[in-house]
Amino acid sequence: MAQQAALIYSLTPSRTFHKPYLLSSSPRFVRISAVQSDIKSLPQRNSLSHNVTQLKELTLPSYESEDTTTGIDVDAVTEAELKENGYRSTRRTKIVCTIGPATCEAGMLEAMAVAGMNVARINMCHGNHEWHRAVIKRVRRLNEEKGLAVAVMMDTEGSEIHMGDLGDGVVSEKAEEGEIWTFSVRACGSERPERTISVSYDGFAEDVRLGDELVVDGGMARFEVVEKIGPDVKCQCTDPGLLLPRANLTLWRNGSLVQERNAMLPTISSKDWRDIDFGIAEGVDFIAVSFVRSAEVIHQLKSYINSRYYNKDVAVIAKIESVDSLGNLEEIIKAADGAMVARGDLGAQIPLDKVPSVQNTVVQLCRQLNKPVIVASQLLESMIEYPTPTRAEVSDVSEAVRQQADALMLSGESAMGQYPQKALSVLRNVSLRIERWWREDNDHGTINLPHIATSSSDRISEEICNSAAMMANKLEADALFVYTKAGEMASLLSRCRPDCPIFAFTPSTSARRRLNLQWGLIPFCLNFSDDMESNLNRTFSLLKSRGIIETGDLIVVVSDMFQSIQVIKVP
Ligand SMILES: Nc1ncnc2c1ncn2[C@@H]1O[C@H](COP(=O)(O)OP(=O)(O)O)[C@@H](O)[C@H]1O
Ligand SMILES: C=C(OP(=O)(O)O)C(=O)O
Ligand SMILES: [K+]
Ligand SMILES: [Mg+2]
Repeated sequence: MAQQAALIYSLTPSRTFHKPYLLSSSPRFVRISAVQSDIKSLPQRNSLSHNVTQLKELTLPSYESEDTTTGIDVDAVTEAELKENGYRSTRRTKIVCTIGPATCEAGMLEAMAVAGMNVARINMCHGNHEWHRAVIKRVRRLNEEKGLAVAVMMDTEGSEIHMGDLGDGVVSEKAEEGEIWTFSVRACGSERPERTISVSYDGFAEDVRLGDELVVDGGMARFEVVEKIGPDVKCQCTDPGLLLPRANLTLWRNGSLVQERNAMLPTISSKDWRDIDFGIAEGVDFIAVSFVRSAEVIHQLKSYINSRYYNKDVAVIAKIESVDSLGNLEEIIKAADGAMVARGDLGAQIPLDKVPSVQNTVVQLCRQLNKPVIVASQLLESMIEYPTPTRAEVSDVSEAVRQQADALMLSGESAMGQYPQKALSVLRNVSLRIERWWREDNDHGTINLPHIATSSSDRISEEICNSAAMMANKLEADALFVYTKAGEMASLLSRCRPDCPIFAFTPSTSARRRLNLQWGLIPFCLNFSDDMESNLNRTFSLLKSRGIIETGDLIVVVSDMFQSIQVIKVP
């Protein structure tokens, strides 16, 4: 889709377009204490422009891996950002970048990580296992050598109906108004007859009816079905446009999306299952499932992972892009570990003007249910071709940041665009600017967070996190610290969207990478004990020695092990 837009643009060159420590470890009640007198006002340690200058340095020194039994793993990118700009100015909104030909080499991957990429996404619609394996290995090496925690997300192809390849070397074909094109379920091979396009779905010729509208890539070109001859469907072009290899196809009849036998196609195809086995074997952190229609498929995949790969830590993200998902949003999001508003295909399945409200609904629902949410597709589409975004694109990005989505995603902009780093820096700068504006604007109202815990212990954790976040805001704390094994308490704090950043300490490298997708979390790898006093002393001295925190910083602390809140001024 992105590639198509790029080519269309090139056809239209005129662009119109702190020391009390633990007071109680009793899990049944919570004592809160604040031993601190002079809450300092926060220095404005820096301005936004500083971020940019600092991030021009695109390569990192190689990293001496800390002995995590004694040390603390924090990457140079986070460290530099915290030191340079102060806690308040760290970016809260995370960034997912689709990796493609423009960004797959080791140097570019490093540059993207330095510029703020939190998650690298590989799309199984494109490339082969060899290509994807090489990318995953490069990201892993980067993490090991540079001490980074870039997570990898694998996105399934799903059973969408799409066009075939156009043949060797053919990057696009232009369909003109009035022309008759043949869409056929026969494989065309290398001798593809003129104006003939193969279709991925065998039932296509049976499902279509005369007069149906065939929409390519959500409206980049349109056809009307005029004749059916066995496997061939003759269509007349009504809206001219470019046809790109593997472009998505939807059928419309009397203004509604046609779902016939194609609705029976499995959400996870046999190819997807092979890709999923491949991804898990290669150690991906997230699997994003395309075209999810109901919670069932998510339950199925999660139980498959739990039974077959019980020792693997893989999170499942439900992509909201199918019209059928819209009636089952709550169950789908509850079943999954997170969601993606996949606006590309969503916009091909529902009227475009409905996409913004669905985005808002999914983002708010995810926040309520405590699941990370990614806003994806076409955020900076014009930057595939141009070095500057349109004002409308900047407004779209700022709206997603204002909604406090966990993450923003680049697709074609980073996969095959000409300015992947520039696009990433636009996402960074807009996020920083809007986040600051949001914090400074006291009138953001209160969002009602419903109780989500089912056990009494979870309920206590939830209340502790809600209270800790509120205290941190009222006390204007410099940071929240959370000691968490699987990450749950960190998520609960992130859900409150506090004013200060959340330092999440976890002994698990995979939990650290997974937390990298969540709003406001700065994940550190640290082996900690059940002795909170010693954990805190160690953390303070390690972070102080690296210049990340200073004596006098006000910290609100919670942990998985002890249901308490501590307010501490760094000694
Ligand atoms: N692994 C890859 N190999 C080649 N091209 C890719 C790859 N991943 C993405 N791309 C290119 O980047 C574009 C945008 O990526 P994405 O939005 O993930 O896919 P799609 O456009 O199929 O939904 C794709 O259309 C494709 O041209
Ligand atoms: C993110 C999306 O999915 P894909 O890029 O895989 O089509 C989308 O459709 O917006
Ligand atoms: K996909
Ligand atoms: Mg999609």
